[in-house]
Amino acid sequence: MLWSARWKRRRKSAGNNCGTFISSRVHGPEDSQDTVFEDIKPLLTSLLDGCYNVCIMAYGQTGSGKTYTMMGSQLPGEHSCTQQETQQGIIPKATAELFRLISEEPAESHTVEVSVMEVYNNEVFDLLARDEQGNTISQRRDVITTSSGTSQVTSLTYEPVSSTSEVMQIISRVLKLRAHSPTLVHTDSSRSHLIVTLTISSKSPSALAVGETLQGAKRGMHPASSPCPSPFQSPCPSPRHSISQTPFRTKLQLVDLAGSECVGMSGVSGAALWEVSCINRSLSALSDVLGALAEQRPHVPYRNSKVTHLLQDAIGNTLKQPCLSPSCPPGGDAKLLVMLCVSPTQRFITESLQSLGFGTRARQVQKELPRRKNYTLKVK
Ligand SMILES: Nc1ncnc2c1ncn2[C@@H]1O[C@H](COP(=O)(O)OP(=O)(O)OP(=O)(O)O)[C@@H](O)[C@H]1O
Repeated sequence: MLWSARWKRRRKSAGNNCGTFISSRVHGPEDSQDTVFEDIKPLLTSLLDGCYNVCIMAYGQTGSGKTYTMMGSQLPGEHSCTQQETQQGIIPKATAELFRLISEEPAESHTVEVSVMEVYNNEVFDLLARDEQGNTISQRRDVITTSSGTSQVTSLTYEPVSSTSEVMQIISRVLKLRAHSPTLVHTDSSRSHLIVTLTISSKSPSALAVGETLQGAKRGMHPASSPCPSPFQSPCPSPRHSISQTPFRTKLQLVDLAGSECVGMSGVSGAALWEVSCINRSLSALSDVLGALAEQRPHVPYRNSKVTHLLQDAIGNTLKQPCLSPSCPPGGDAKLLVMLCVSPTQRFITESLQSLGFGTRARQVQKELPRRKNYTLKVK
C-alpha cells in the first residue's frame, strides 16, 4: 500500500508542524494535476495483466481537495480542450491511460464496463440505474459477501464503454445525482463517497496467446521466470493468457471519499448532522479495517460499514480468479493507493493531523498477510 499527500493550494502562507510524518510522496500547492498523475500511471499497467485489482482513493477533511484531485476542477465540456486536459484529475487521466494501454493490445482483446456508486448515509446507491422511461436515477443496492469471500453489489448497472469521453460523459451525467450541500467550511461539499469502477475483461484469451507475448515484450515486461515486480514500478509478467482459457476480469476503483468533518466547524444541524455522523463513522470504520490489517488481526471488520464492505476486495482481498502466473504471488494481489488531501492552514491543524494519522496507519499494513486469508498487500 502506498499513500501520497497533497497540499491544497494555499491563499496565504501558513506554517505546518507535520514534519514527523513520513510519506511516500508529498505534492505541494505548486504541483500540477499532471505531476500528481505520474504517481498513479505505473499502477495501471497491472490491470491488463490480470494480476491485480487497483484502487485509488482520496481521503481528507472536507474542502481539502479530494474532488479536485480525483475529478479535476471542472466537468467535461465546461472549458476548452487544452485547459480541460491540464486541469483534469485522476479519474479522467487514469481512464485515458487505461484506454491508451488497451489500444496497444491486440484489437478487441479487452472490453471495459463502467459502474458508478455512491455511499450516502451508509446506504449504497447505483447512480447508473434507470427508471421505466429510461431516465438515470439513483437506486439503492445491497452489498453481499459471495461464497468465495469477495464482496459484490447486487443488481449493479454496468455500462460498456470504449473511450475516455464516453466514461466522462457518463460520470458528468450522474454526478448531478450525487449528494451535495453547503457547509461553513465548503460551499459545495460532497456528502457521499463516490466510487467509479472500471471493470476490464479479456475477450478471447486463447486467441491472444501469441499476440500477448509480443505486446508484453513491447511494453518491457519481465520474463516469466523473474519475481513479480513492485506494485509501483513495472507490470507483472502475464503468461495467464497462454496458460488459462478462462477470461479474466480486473477492476480499477477510483474513490472520492466524503470528507471527515468537525461538526463545530462545519456548522451543520438537522438532517445534515446525520450525514456528518454517517460520514465520520464510515471513515472511522475504514481506519479500523486498516488497523486490523496492520496488526494482522484474525478478524478484519469489513462489514462494520457499507463503504468498507464494498471496498473489501480493493483493500485486502484476493482477485476472484487468482493469477496463474508462476511468478505472481499466490492468491493474487490488490493494489491500493491512498491520496491524502491536507489543508495548508493552521486553522485545520487537528483535521490535518488526523488525516496524516490515517495515512500512517495505512503505511503500517504489513507486506504479507497470513496465507490462510490468501491475500497479500504491498507496502512501499
Ligand atoms: N490543488 C488545488 N489547486 C487549486 N484549487 C484547489 C485545489 N484543491 C482544491 N481546490 C479548490 O478548493 C475547493 C474545495 O475542493 P474540493 O471540492 O476538491 O474539496 P473536497 O475535499 O472534495 O471537499 P468535500 O469533502 O467537502 O466534498 C474547490 O473549489 C477546489 O477547486
